[in-house]
Amino acid sequence: MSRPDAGPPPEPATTTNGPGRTDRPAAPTDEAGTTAQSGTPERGRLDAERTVLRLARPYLRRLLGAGLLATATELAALALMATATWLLMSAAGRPPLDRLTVAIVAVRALAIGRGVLRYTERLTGHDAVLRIVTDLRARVFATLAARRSTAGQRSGDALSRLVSDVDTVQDLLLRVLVPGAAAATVSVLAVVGAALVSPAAAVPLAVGLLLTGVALPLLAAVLTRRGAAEVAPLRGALASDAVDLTHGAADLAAFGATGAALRAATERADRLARLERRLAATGFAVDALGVLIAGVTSAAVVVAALRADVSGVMVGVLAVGTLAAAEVTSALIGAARQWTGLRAGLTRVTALLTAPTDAPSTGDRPVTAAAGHHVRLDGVVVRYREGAPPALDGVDLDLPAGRRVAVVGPSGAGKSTLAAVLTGAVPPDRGRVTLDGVELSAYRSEELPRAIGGLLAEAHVFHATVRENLLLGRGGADDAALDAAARAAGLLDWVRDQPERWDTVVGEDGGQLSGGQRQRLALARALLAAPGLLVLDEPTEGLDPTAADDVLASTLAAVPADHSVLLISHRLSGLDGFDEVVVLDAGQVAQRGRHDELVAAPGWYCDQWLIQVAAEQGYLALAP
Ligand SMILES: Nc1ncnc2c1ncn2[C@@H]1O[C@H](COP(=O)(O)OP(=O)(O)OP(=O)(O)O)[C@@H](O)[C@H]1O
Repeated sequence: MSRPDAGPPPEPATTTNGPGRTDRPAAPTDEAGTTAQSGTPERGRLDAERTVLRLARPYLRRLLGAGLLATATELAALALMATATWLLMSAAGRPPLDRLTVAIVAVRALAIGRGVLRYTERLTGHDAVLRIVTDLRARVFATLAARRSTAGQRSGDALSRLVSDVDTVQDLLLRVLVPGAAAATVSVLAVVGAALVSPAAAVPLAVGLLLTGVALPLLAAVLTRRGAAEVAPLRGALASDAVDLTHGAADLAAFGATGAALRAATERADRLARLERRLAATGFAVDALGVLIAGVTSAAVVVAALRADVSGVMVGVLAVGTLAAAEVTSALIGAARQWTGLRAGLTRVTALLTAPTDAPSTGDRPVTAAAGHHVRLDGVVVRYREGAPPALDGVDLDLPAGRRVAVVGPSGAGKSTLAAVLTGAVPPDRGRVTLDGVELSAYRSEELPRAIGGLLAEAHVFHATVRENLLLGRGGADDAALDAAARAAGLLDWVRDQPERWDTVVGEDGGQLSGGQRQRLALARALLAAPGLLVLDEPTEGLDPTAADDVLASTLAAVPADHSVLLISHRLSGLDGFDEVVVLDAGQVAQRGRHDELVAAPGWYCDQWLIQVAAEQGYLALAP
């Protein structure tokens, strides 16, 4: 792809969308994103953290290093405050300078050391976490790719798992676990340090640090969780509003519904803003409580130290040290908030990695280069949802090399599902799909499109040139091959009329093409791929009857004799040359035979044929 804004088409030679887009494998999630699989929300959350730590195990030493550096940074900050206080208060008594030299040097060393430590901690932490995240992203990608059926159905969802959900792991490690562990260690050391000066002063300090480091973070987590439960659905609804208002702007305007849709979206946005303001206010209140507790703790420490006859200078050190330690633990309030906010993404990404995969094709058997393949379906049953009627119900089909079969039937009969089963995009719930006698799942999934592929429902056209879109079918095809495929699909004349010919950019989702041209482009791409079994799901959709007949005839003529074809069609003309026509109804084979036999027999095919002939004769009579 030469143009920077052109999205690079993916590798496989065929598109795998359409009914392959099932939502079967996804576990139901609640608002917080907790999977039903995980049991209770609490267990699900801890499961997620455990999974993250398991994934981080190879990088544990680096993470530990980052944790130690973070602890050292916080300790340096605390020691700096304490030493500086000691220095100032001691200097007030005008002692000989040599008594202060060590403290002066220590203050300088701690000030510089704190900065250096912070920098090294950030470097080490990010290095460890970015390695973990890279690893994780590759795993999530591999899992999503293995589940072709899910990936197709929820592309936005898949993208969000790959990008933002994986980022939650980064945030959990960098912004929650590492600083949390450092704050906890520093708190314990601060209490131990205070106890060495005055055990009595260490008691209020421990209580204050427990309040700021445990109680307040818990309170912040509960409040954030409650808020998130209200905010998350509203944000989701607003995102949908934004998509509907932009993508559906023309339709809303056409039906005079723009005002109502805008009002509904504005009302939701206002509610969200009110909720977020309330959340921010409670957040500030918790933070303010933290500051108040730090002040009260410091005062209590001073009183306890004075009662224990601690020297004035050390009382000052304890007071300022308490404030510094409380500031460190108060950081846990933010970490707790962040942790709560990350929960949904964490649970989603770990559920994805731990749930059993329904990968339809996971084998390592290579697909042979031979052109002719024998594909069979035996008693195939597909059910998209538990309790719903099956989309395919015991379908048998025999497709030896060179055989041409057409599948017809009313809308919703299961035709596209059949195509998806053949290409391996949807695995059957029962029955077998075999390629040369071996189950499809035994083959390398990336090689399957060589044997079975084609034009599936709603084929995607990339924002790229005509050539680039076609080369997705067969990388490295020369202009002669492009010519032949485009001619068979009826696209060649249009390409030749364009000033930039093969280098014409077709726009996002083929937006600069007509519906018919888009379909022809997708068909030419499927022809160029030339799989052993060419599956064509409504290849002439969007074309007028005459053009549809011409394109179908030239397409079939372009398919080598030893390649088989499975054509899915609403139109019945042009099927007389097929070896078999299968009529599907409610997922079952209602009729099968050659076109002539089916036209002569009472049933859906005969009725439909008569209706279409009458309709098209009328169209042809009216056509100029
Ligand atoms: N991804 C999916 N999730 C859930 N149900 C689905 C999915 N795809 C198809 N179905 C259901 O399966 C049944 C068969 O659908 P399919 O798309 O295979 O029919 P079709 O014969 O190709 O229809 P059409 O001619 O209208 O394209 C329908 O009842 C449909 O609602």
